[in-house]
Amino acid sequence: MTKTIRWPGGKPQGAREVAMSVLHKVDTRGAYSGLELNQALQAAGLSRPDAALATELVYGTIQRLNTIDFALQSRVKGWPNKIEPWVRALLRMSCYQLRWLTRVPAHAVVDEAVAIAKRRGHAGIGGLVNGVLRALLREGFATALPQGLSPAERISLEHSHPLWLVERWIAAYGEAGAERMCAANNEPPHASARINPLKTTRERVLAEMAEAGIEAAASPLAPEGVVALRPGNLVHTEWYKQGQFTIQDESSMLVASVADPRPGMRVLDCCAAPGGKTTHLAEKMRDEGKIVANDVHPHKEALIKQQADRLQLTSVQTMTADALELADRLEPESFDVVLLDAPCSGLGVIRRKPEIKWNKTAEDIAQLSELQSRLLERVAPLVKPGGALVYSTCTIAAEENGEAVLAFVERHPEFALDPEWPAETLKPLREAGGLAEPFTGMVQLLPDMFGSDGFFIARLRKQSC
Ligand SMILES: C[S@@+](CC[C@H](N)C(=O)[O-])C[C@H]1O[C@@H](n2cnc3c(N)ncnc32)[C@H](O)[C@@H]1O
Repeated sequence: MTKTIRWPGGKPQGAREVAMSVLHKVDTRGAYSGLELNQALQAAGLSRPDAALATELVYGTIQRLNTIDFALQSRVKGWPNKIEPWVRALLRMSCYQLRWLTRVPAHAVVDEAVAIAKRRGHAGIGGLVNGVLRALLREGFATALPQGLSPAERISLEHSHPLWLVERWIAAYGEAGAERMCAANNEPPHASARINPLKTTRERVLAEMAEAGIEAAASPLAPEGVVALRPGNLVHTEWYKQGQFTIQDESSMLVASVADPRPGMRVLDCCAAPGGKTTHLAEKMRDEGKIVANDVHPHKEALIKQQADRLQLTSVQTMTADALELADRLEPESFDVVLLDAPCSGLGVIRRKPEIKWNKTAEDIAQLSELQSRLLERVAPLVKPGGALVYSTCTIAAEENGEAVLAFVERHPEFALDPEWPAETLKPLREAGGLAEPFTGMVQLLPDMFGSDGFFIARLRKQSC
């Protein structure tokens, strides 16, 4: 077969072709599934159920890639590299449906895949697709795993995660812990929203959601959090448009609570876009005081402004700079709270962005850890004596989290880990056994603990003069 990364002509038609075109781009161009999917859905104008199907096909196929490829490699000669990428996408997506999307009858999956193969390619490709999928149906998808696998190899194949990552997590959390994390990463993420206490209350929104037929409950983890079941896209609701809530994962909601800013304070958010934590900090400060919200990318400044405007917050002042240079642009020791929500490997958000597990490498972790240490080093002088430095990431790699923070404290005796977190933040973590005791001032949330993203938060206090 020729090696082309060309999408085989014409606008994708229907949910399956749309999903396939997105998988094709993620596979051949390293595109982000979420961005590509949004664009493709907008261009295709699918009905709501079809858009939901396309979404499930994209995320599910990327999530289960290892397991799917394992089933295909013994049935397709030259799998995966000698197969044209669009055919690869079609076969993988069809396998996902046969094995995990059992509400669609198997014959319909095969017929549709063959029709797409003929329409986009030719009868020969249709024959290949038909033969492979029918063999899978006949012989059963779940080919027995080979004998003699190590625990990491078994988990890697069963829960579809790269071997290096499973090995890492086994070393850190044991075999059972690593397996729980990998299984949790294949679950759909919670739909959660953070109530804006300047405009409404959690009780009121929950009551209004119940009236609107949306099943929702208070987050057990975050005091302002609401978790909804199949709510559709919350961004299109009046609650969102009127600034009554912000879409945010429950774990991220903890950061502003841990930072615990007070009205009138000066706060710096070093890596702020798109503004989820900035706006939470402002809400906590009753929009009194000043929050400098910085990001390195000029185009992202508008995203922070949009969020602040939607929530009608006036205490947020945006700027664009490399956080490594903020100390040259801002007055030393001038902020009561500095938040460094650092760029990271994102291993805690695999449920939302499944391609992360296939794209990230151990080298990325090493490089990011080095950047994070430099960022900590450079923003720390901006903290007032007696002020707080909060460091957070949405990842699970110790080098980017606890190790980076402990090394920083070692180099900077003027900073100490601060375990004095607000009680409402600590209580649910403690009750769920999510805290290492005695609590030192940093927490690593894992994706299997609360169904939230995997997340790390540390709070440091700078000595008073
Ligand atoms: C984890 S995201 C921040 C999420 C944000 N705090 C929120 O809650 O919405 C990390 C951000 O850091 C920004 N970033 C990356 N490198 C940076 C740097 N050197 N200086 C400032 N911002 C940076 C990225 O553009 C990205 O928006």
